Amino acid sequence: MIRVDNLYKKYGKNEVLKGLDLQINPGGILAILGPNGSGKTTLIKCILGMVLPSKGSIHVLDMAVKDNWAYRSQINYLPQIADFPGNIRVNELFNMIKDLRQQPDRKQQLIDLFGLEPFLNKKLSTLSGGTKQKVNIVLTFMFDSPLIILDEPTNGLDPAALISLKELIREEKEKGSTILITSHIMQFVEEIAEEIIYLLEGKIYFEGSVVSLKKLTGQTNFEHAIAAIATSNTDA
Ligand SMILES: Nc1ncnc2c1ncn2[C@@H]1O[C@H](COP(=O)(O)OP(=O)(O)OP(=O)(O)O)[C@@H](O)[C@H]1O
Repeated sequence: MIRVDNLYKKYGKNEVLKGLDLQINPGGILAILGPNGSGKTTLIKCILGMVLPSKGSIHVLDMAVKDNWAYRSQINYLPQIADFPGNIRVNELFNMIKDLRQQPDRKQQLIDLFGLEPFLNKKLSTLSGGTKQKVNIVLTFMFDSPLIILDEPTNGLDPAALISLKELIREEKEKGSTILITSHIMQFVEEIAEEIIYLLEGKIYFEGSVVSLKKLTGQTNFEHAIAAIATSNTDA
């Protein structure tokens, strides 16, 4: 599904990714974890072709990402901060994206799931942070896609919306999609992710299941296991 080879990314003198290799097989839920600033969003944006690598290559769905736009239509992406014009109304935004994609959609089912009906005629600028996030989630899951990338999807969500989001992610997995998630909410990651990768100092420091990470660190609590990786690296 995704192959990343020897990926380097520098912003000026700031070397963020330093020879990262990664192979993601089709189907399943993978969480990309790491401390603030470790390069999770940068990696995602390189995969999406939104950030140009300094070195290395990326293949998505067997297509090289460099100088290629076609593969992007196969990816549903939820950005960490979605920046739509504030004067557009929610329904206008949904319809605009529907018109652009020209594919069967499940807009109404998702509007119902997240209780967005009362907000459809409201301008985006007037919505609360959590409601905006629900709108973005609807846009992300409106169309079927083999690859779904979610950057901090739980941002601002109330417990009911969080449960709905988890349902949606699991449904997509059942359909055979590959789902990549970044999150700092370890309880969410533990519940939803089958595999995790942990980025540290520009490379993948750990790759495996939650259970294997707990074993490796000797911790029974996932949050503590993650914290233990960071500490063991500092001590080294
Ligand atoms: N467009 C940019 N220009 C310059 N530096 C950038 C840019 N985008 C990211 N960076 C820097 O790259 C590093 C990695 O940022 P990135 O957002 O990828 O990290 P992250 O792991 O997603 O962080 P967080 O957990 O805080 O969301 C940071 O030091 C950040 O300041």
